[in-house]
Amino acid sequence: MSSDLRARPRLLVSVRDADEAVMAARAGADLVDAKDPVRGALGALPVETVRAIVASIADVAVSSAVAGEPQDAASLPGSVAAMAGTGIGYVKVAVRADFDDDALAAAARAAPGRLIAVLFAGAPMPDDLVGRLAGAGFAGVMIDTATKDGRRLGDLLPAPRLSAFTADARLHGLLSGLAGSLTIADIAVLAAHRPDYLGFRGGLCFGSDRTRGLDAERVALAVQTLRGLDRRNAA
Ligand SMILES: O=C[C@H](O)COP(=O)(O)O
Repeated sequence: MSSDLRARPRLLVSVRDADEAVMAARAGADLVDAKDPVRGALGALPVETVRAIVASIADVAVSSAVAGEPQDAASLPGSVAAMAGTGIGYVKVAVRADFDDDALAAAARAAPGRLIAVLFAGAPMPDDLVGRLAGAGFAGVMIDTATKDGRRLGDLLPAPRLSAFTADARLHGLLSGLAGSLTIADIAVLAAHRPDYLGFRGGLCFGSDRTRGLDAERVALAVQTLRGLDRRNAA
């Protein structure tokens, strides 16, 4: 999976169990992301559930699992290692700007070449943070919203900030992702910022409620919408 300058964004779909994982992969999700939606923005699932998800989609889709929101740098590597040990593809973990470089590097060593930092829109994001993540050995960086209160990513960060973020990730050789209460209507707008991934949960669930089940029809529509960008780009 590499960052292709011409490629459209890929679809990341967050799932809570193996059944949803199979459904999302069959519907065409590019990356199946294991996450507990009732435990906040970046709630970790039990490792047994993540192992079941890995087994259910082996060789069918790229996978990731969230390792939670460690509040202190000392607990960062342990949280990452627990998820890395499940056999999942990528590990996503919330990173705060005040975590020091040693802690970031220790976390990256716990999931070599597989660690994605999640930054929250609205939290401090110093200009050197993406470069520090690259230097520490992270594989990618995403922005998500911390509070799932109906505000979408674009309500919290203006378009130039999103473009600057994905450009910075490309410059440093990191995969990039944008997420945060996105709807299918956000796809074309956010694709213009050239992220590698657009991440969804709530917008693809019944009633747009991230704690309810994933709606296969909505996942298929998101897949179709993203694939439609290929046709538009080719025209
Ligand atoms: O990583 C993507 C997230 O699961 C997005 O969740 P959300 O669409 O409910 O904000």
